[in-house]
Amino acid sequence: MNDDTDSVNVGAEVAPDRSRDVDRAILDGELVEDQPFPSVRLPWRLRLKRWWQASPRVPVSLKTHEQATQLVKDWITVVLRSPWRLLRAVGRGLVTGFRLWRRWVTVRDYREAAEESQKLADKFTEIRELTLFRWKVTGAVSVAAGVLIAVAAYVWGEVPLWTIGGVACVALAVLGRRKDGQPGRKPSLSGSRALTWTMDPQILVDAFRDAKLLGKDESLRLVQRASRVGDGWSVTVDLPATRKAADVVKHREALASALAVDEIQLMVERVRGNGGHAGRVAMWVADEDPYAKPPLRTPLVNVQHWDAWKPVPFGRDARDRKIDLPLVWTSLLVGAIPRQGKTFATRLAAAGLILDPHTRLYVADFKAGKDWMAAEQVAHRFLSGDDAEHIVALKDWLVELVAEVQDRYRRMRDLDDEVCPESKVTPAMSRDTALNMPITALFIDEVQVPLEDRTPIEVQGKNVPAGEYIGELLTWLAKKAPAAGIVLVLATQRPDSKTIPSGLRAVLGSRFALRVMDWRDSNIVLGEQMNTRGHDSSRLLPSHKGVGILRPDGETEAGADVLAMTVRTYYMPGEDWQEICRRGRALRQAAGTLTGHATGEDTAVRVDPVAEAKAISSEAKVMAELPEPLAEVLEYVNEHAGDREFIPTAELVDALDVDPNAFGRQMTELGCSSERRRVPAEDGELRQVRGYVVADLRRMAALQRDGGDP
Ligand SMILES: Nc1ncnc2c1ncn2[C@@H]1O[C@H](COP(=O)(O)OP(=O)(O)OP(=O)(O)O)[C@@H](O)[C@H]1O
Repeated sequence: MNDDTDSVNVGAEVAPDRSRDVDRAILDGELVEDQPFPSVRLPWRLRLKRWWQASPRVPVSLKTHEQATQLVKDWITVVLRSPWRLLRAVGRGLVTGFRLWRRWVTVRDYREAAEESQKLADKFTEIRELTLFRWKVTGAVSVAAGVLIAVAAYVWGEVPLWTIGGVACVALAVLGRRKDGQPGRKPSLSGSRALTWTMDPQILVDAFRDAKLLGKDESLRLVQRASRVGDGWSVTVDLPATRKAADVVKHREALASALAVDEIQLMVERVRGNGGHAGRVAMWVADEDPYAKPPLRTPLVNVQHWDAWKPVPFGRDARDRKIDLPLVWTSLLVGAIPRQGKTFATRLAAAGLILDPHTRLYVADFKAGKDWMAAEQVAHRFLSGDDAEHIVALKDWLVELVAEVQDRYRRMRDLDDEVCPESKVTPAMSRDTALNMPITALFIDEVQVPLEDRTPIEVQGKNVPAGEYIGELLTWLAKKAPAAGIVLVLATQRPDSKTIPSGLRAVLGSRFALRVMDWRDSNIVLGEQMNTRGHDSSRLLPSHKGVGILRPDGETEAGADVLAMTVRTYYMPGEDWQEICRRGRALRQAAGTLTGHATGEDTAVRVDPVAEAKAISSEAKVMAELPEPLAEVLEYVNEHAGDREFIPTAELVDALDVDPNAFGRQMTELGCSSERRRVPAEDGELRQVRGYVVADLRRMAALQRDGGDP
């Protein structure tokens, strides 16, 4: 075969030659090896570029333009700072040299040894003589050196003076250099430590050591030098082999203290996926409080139409990255103490859905203020108030929605695979008016009001508190409805475990916690143990209105691997909100999708008793019949116990946020007694703790349900 086929340049003028060569080869009757892909020799520049990017020998800082620019800048800084650094090193060298000489001239080591062996008095004369002798040596050397220098200066002029001065400076600078791991004596008033690490990576290493994230002999490896990103500095480091990036994230505050910045200015993330590993940390330090800037308006004011299937613009993180919130196929819980921006955040989520005319909206405002009034013109169902009639109305909506979800699943079963490939609403299905399965969003502001309501209502011949029943319906919906295209968005001022049942919290996919009172409340919104993973919204400042921690259910701009992030929500004042609602109404009118309350029709839901009876799943019914705290315990066990046989009492008390003594007493009254067992603790050691055997809890629950005495 012709040699040319081995290496062919990619190019229009070369290709025809090659085909002719191959044809000739076949006509000659030679054996042609079938090559699936001809080997194409790339231009040398491209090959060099690929090698450069892939080679582990080329430093990362020379691989990208930004990093290389940063490297040049760093070197210029080093050169400019070098006279000052030399001066300081010489100064340190002088002090160190002087101390060494004093130690020698006063015969300090001999004196200390004599002191230790309590023979100072015996050796005193000897030491004194030695001291005198050393003083004499010092004097003689000084005089000799002075004379030598003077003679040399007399004979050769200034040159020897400069040479001796230079050599002495270098010697002193070497003596006074900062050694790795020994940053030297730090003056107690050295000014701000903030950002000096960007110049000198040793300071970063010291900060990690001060924060107890590195041992004395350990060091960091710089993966990416400090470079400017947005209004701050970014750096990526590798920890030593035994250290975990997750621990750095957890101890962010200690690191912020060591770097002398507010923890709100420090972002620490694990670098995951292909470019990262469990010990790689990306840090970003803002120059100033990134949330103290003027609020940003939501970009939704500038759009005429939004697709509900696209994540809704929600806010920006500290690095000014856009954070969008996916809403379809999930649900959202927003929690905060009053006046932190809860309603504003919830309205942001609503705005995206309002601007999609194929979305149906249920809005229940138990704050009974003006905040949601503009949504009346687009909502299919709307209520504003906190009286018993409003709570009953909400219950009826929920029953209606449960029936709707059941109906949607039934209809989806009958649809062919092309229209509905799995039991989930698709974008095309949600927009098909004939199918009547639009994305339906239920917004409840101040959801604690209906959930705490104790008014008895009759459900299947039994009187149950309205709040409990609403809680069960919401739990059912949060579990089953997202796939059927129903989105729940709940906002609460009281994110405690008594108000929002743990079963409901567990099934709400996305969480957004603005400032709360303490870490327990933050964990209730964001999920268990989130404070130990570095996410605690009680640490946010009161002045940070609209800033919260988002734990999204799905991918955001910050990456799919990011568990939670601090977000500053966009600001959408009343006039923007009203404008968006007006636009939403116009869009619906044009699309012919304006329904229910927005068209002025009487929307009091007439609940079909049969639908209501079917509405609650058997699980919810079972839970309702169990007395507290057993119902909550069982719910927790079902969700978190996994295959464990034993649950420590401390874990239950913590998760349910109950008083340990009262809890133990109530459980005993219900026939559940705790016992001691040895279980592995966090450090892997076995510890004896009190707790409950999961099988016993289940048996007791079954007995309670059957009405049997324990
Ligand atoms: N993203 C934001 N940027 C700046 N300020 C904001 C932002 N979000 C909300 N605020 C400010 O915070 C104030 C309180 O917001 P909001 O009414 O949403 O609080 P809330 O938590 O719902 O209060 P309450 O619990 O009393 O209903 C608003 O008046 C607004 O000025």
